[in-house]
Amino acid sequence: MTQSEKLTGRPVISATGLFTPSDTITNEELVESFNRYVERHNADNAAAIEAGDVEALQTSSVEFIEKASGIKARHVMAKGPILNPEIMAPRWPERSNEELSMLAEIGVKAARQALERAGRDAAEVDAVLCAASNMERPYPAMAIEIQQELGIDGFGFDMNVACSSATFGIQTAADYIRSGNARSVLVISPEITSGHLNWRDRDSHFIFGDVATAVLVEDAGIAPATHWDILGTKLKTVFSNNIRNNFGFLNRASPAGEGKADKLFVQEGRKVFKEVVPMVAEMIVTEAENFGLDPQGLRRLWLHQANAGMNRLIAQRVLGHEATADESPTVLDTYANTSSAGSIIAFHKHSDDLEAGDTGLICSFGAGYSAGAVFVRKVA
Ligand SMILES: CC(C)(COP(=O)(O)OP(=O)(O)OC[C@H]1O[C@@H](n2cnc3c(N)ncnc32)[C@H](O)[C@@H]1OP(=O)(O)O)[C@@H](O)C(=O)NCCC(=O)NCCSC(=O)CC(=O)O
Repeated sequence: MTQSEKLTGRPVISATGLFTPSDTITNEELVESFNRYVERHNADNAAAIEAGDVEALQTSSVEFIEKASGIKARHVMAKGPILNPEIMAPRWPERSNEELSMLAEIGVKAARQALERAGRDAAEVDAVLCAASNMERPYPAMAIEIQQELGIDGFGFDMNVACSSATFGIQTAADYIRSGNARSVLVISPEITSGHLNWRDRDSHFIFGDVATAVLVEDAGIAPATHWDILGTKLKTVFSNNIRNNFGFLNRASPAGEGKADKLFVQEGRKVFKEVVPMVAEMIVTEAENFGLDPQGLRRLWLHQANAGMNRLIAQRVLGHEATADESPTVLDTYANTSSAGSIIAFHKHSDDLEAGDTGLICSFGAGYSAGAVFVRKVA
């Protein structure tokens, strides 16, 4: 990959990679643990509840979770402590500075698979973006740690656009290709969402799961024969408090608030549903037309995986009819919401069967609000 005359300035997706933790938690297991916690809490506080000083907690239900979200199970990095009513959070030993961090470790696994599938040597990659919503530490960047582990000579940095981190990362990588600043860029989304999820919150304890994805964005001139042309990308943000996490260094400035529930994920799920569906559907239709594509002609939509009902409505508005599972595949049922990785998992698992010339859309949406659209066409 030394002949610069081969470069075209046209970005493509050469391959993707996926790391899936082996542990899973079914809704049944999750609800059983949650309800044990509720019963204990209510028993321990019976007198205070009776006196009206403490509110009784309500139990969760498998039927509600499945009906409201479409989620049936999730993969996690540490099942035991999450299901232990005394803990209800992930737990693992703190690692020394000489060991690979958790985020880098799973990011590297996904990245190696993408490189292998593209037939690309890591030494030929120019940049690493660690694009994810739940960073393990502020510095040094996980991207640089991943870069070192893979033996990449170039640059790397972390970027966080919540659920839209991966699509914002793809556009950033595509811009490096377009400008000639890089020929091959890894966009890696390690999402250990179990760390920011409040497993004791009935409204959201079922929402998230852990995973890592990688997308190799390259110049068309050096890409493998089978790849995906990036036809166009569009990013959008609109401020909203409806999905929020107040965790940060400045928590130290107001110690009374440290450790409170708002330092984990909180959302107004219904408002998110109502506001994000029209915003995203309109963005997709408008941008498809701007790129000269017929939205109804999109062969497949790889949508952010937060809620099955949201995806049903968005797909219907874009395609003009109720989408089949083939047109808008779901991975939410077994992975739950994996934040920025969701649409990439859907693409990774459900794109090999498409034909040369087929067009599709990778689309994210979530906190910020943020939304990202990546229109692609298969070349084989
Ligand atoms: C969160 C939801 C699944 C909730 O579904 P609903 O809106 O139907 O439910 P609701 O909250 O109004 O509650 C309806 C009724 O169910 C009850 N209820 C709530 N939780 C329950 C539980 N665990 N078990 C049993 N019942 C429950 C409520 O008390 C209420 O009862 P009653 O009716 O008696 O009052 C959904 O709104 C949703 O998924 N919205 C989209 C969320 C989303 O996309 N979020 C983005 C995530 S951020 C993201 O993706 C990552 C990122 O950006 O980083």
